[in-house]
Amino acid sequence: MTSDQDTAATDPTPQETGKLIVIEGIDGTGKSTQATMLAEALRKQGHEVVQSHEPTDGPWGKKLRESATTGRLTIEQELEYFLKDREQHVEELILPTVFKGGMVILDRYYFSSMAYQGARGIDPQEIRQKNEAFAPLPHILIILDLDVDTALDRIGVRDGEANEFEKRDALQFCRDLFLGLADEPFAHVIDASQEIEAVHREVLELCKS
Ligand SMILES: Nc1ncnc2c1ncn2[C@@H]1O[C@H](COP(=O)(O)OP(=O)(O)O)[C@@H](O)[C@H]1O
Ligand SMILES: Cc1cn([C@H]2C[C@H](O)[C@@H](COP(=O)(O)OP(=O)(O)O)O2)c(=O)[nH]c1=O
Repeated sequence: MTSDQDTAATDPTPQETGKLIVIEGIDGTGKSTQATMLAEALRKQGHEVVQSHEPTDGPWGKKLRESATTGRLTIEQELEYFLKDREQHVEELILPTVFKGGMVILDRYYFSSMAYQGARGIDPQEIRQKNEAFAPLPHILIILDLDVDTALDRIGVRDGEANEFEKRDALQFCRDLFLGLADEPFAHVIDASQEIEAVHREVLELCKS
């Protein structure tokens, strides 16, 4: 084999890669709403789009959702379950879709672990390192920003009704953590207090190829 053929054999033809788009923000900022609207708009542009969320509907995600009402796990267990849920998500859905040129839109990703498990006392940078050992950086991170009171009003939560994940002071920590990511080259902060359509226009402007 000549060196060129050797090179060709070891250097695969550059794949047409897709995009990993992540939407983050505290509960009630409009992540699910915007993810669905973005998926529809990108499909109309002819893209193959996979919309997903974390915690997933897989076995680890199920255990986590159950714990939100049946009684919170220890912080160590909770982080471990989110990591296992995400490992499965990355391996089975995220990487395969992006590698074949698809667009993945995630409603939450490991930045939520930094925020919510960070709010329970684990160092967010330690959480980030554990995740980035296997989870790819997003091409685009959209941070929907909204004050905690407005966010809780939207999800119809009044004092005392918040589930384990939605305690007010923890949400303030989460909001601040998300805003602390604003300087990442892939991050964009959007004012989520705007009308739904106005937020969608900003989101789509960032994501359309
Ligand atoms: N820009 C907005 N203005 C007012 N209400 C909104 C806006 N975006 C979403 N909502 C409403 O707020 C609630 C939470 O929206 P959702 O997309 O489920 O948020 P999240 O997924 O971030 O928790 C829903 O009732 C939704 O219709
Ligand atoms: C992805 C993720 C979510 N969470 C929390 C944030 C939410 O309050 C909770 C459930 O996620 P959420 O997006 O609210 O799911 P659903 O819309 O079905 O209620 O999980 C973490 O604590 N760590 C994480 O890594």
